[in-house]
Amino acid sequence: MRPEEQILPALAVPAALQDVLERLCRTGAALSRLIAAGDPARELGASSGEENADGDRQKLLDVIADEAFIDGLRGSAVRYLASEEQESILQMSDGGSLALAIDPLDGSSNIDVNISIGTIFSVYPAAGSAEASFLRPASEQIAAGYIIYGPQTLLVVTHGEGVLKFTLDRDRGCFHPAAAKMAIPPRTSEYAINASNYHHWHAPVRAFIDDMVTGALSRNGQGFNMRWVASLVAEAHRILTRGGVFLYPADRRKGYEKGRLRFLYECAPIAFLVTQAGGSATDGVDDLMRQSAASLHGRTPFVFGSAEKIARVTAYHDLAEAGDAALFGKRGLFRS
Ligand SMILES: O=P(O)(O)OC[C@H]1O[C@](O)(COP(=O)(O)O)[C@@H](O)[C@@H]1O
Ligand SMILES: [Mg+2]
Ligand SMILES: [Mg+2]
Repeated sequence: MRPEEQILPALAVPAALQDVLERLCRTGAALSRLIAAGDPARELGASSGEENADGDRQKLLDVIADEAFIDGLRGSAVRYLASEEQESILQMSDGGSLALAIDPLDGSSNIDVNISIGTIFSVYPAAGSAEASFLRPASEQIAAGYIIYGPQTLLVVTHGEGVLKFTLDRDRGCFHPAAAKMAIPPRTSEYAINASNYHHWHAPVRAFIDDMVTGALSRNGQGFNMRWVASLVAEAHRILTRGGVFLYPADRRKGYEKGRLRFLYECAPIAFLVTQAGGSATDGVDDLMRQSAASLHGRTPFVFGSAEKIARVTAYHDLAEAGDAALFGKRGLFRS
């Protein structure tokens, strides 16, 4: 990048936050180059030989991305940094005004197969202590977004005034804004869930998906289409672009009592983006934006997307709570 060129246009945010977003973009642009070119000396998708705090086996690129974002944020307004790849919160400075949570590399099972992966981030004002800065309602985020490394590298970000999209120009090394803000179409004919877990799901999720598969929830009898990339950023980007519903529910597997996705650096930022784009995000029942992470790496069931379908999912859960599970047999119960 030429030195006079700004990597990201100025947003209507305080200077400290603008600087943090620019630093994320610089690191993201460098990672984009590395991902596109590969590294002849090492397989980026190979195991690093280590596990992270949540017990996931780390890939080399998980570690590279984590170190790159931490380095890139040194000397910024970030006081506390919480990363998927770090066991505890890092204190980056004594006086910074911001707390940043990050999934440095999301979708790491897709690295070696050349499918879209990303970085997810969430920003809060720093609070009195490291923990208090993060274990608080998702509605207190002041910015959130992701960088997706796909055929294009994009930044999708919100600071509470809609969802902005920027495309990385790899030649010039800067992000160009899209003309329009992103808005989720209210109705959808696509859903995303890892259906291989069907036999582990609880009754409301099974009933909802059964009704999607059979077409019982469709208006015109044409049914629905299914997508599962196994990369939360890629699913979120598709849904922000053309609508849909995403579910990673709790299930009966040991360790999946609250699903798979982590509240702080996966669900809260995606929920902020989705609600800013006119969609909804819940844990299956309650608004996710009103909830708080229970712990640094705590998980939550996660359902998000087009508002109409999210309301349907909630209705199936409400029915189960009311003890009316037998009604699940009635196809199209919630068809509008
Ligand atoms: O392999 P599963 O169970 O379908 O899980 C896929 C989910 O796991 C994740 O890859 C978790 O993210 P990480 O790669 O950051 O651990 C999500 O992006 C994705 O939605
Ligand atoms: Mg992730
Ligand atoms: Mg990750």
